[in-house]
Amino acid sequence: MAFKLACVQLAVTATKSDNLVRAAKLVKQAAQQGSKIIALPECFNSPYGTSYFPEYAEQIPGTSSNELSKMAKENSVFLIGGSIPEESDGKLYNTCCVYNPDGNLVAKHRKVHLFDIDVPGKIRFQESETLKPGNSFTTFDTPYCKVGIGICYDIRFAELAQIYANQDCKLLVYPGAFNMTTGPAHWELLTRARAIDNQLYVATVSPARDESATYVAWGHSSVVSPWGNVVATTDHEETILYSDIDPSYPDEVRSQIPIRNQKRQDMYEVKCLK
Ligand SMILES: O=C(O)CCC(=O)C(=O)O
Repeated sequence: MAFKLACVQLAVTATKSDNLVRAAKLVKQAAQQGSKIIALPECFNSPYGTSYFPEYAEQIPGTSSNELSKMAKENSVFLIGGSIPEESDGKLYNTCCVYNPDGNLVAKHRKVHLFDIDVPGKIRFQESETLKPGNSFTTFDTPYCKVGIGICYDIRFAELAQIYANQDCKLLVYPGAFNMTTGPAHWELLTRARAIDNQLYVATVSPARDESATYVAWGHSSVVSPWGNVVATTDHEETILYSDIDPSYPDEVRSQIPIRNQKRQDMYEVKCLK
């Protein structure tokens, strides 16, 4: 069954309550346009940065996750709640909560691959200064198709997407906040690469760009088809990106170019160890 996906490229500020109000407003707008699955960006309730995580972190359930549950229920949609800094047992995680149209939590993804990079003269970021990684893969079922979740840096790890494809996901959603160095270089390429590798839809959902923030997001939320075409994209302002998703299209592409059957499983395999 085809459905409309909405990626909300939210303008995230330092005021958590404003972020929650704006998110609720845009989720409602997306639902009124007929969207059935709506996704928010990484760190939608907090500025992105290791110094902010301890200050903005919440338990789940907590204020922000309760708001997400309410947004899903009030609008009767699946809501992929971007991510929030989560506090649990004294540790912090970068966590995506997914709610069904009844407002129930159906998936929780803690970012598996932490964003620790050092590109001299450009960007050094060490998420592991304050966060711990999650240790599980995350998918959820909808009446439309199964969906796999990764957060930002997770998109660089091809095996994660392959595992989701093997688990029969037809759509992968990555809330993410690339930056002004890696964004122009890699964001679209990675999105298209994961889509072509696995012959499924891939959506990325960024915050809008705030030039005054300590971490300036690239924006450019996008949806790529199983053929590798960018079927929806945008620049860096706050907006809602809509895309019609046909869950039968991945199988069409897979029958045309049957790499999944042609894989030399006798020589190698990708498997979950946990
Ligand atoms: O992989 C990148 O270049 C950016 C990743 C990132 O910003 C993140 O994981 O939050």
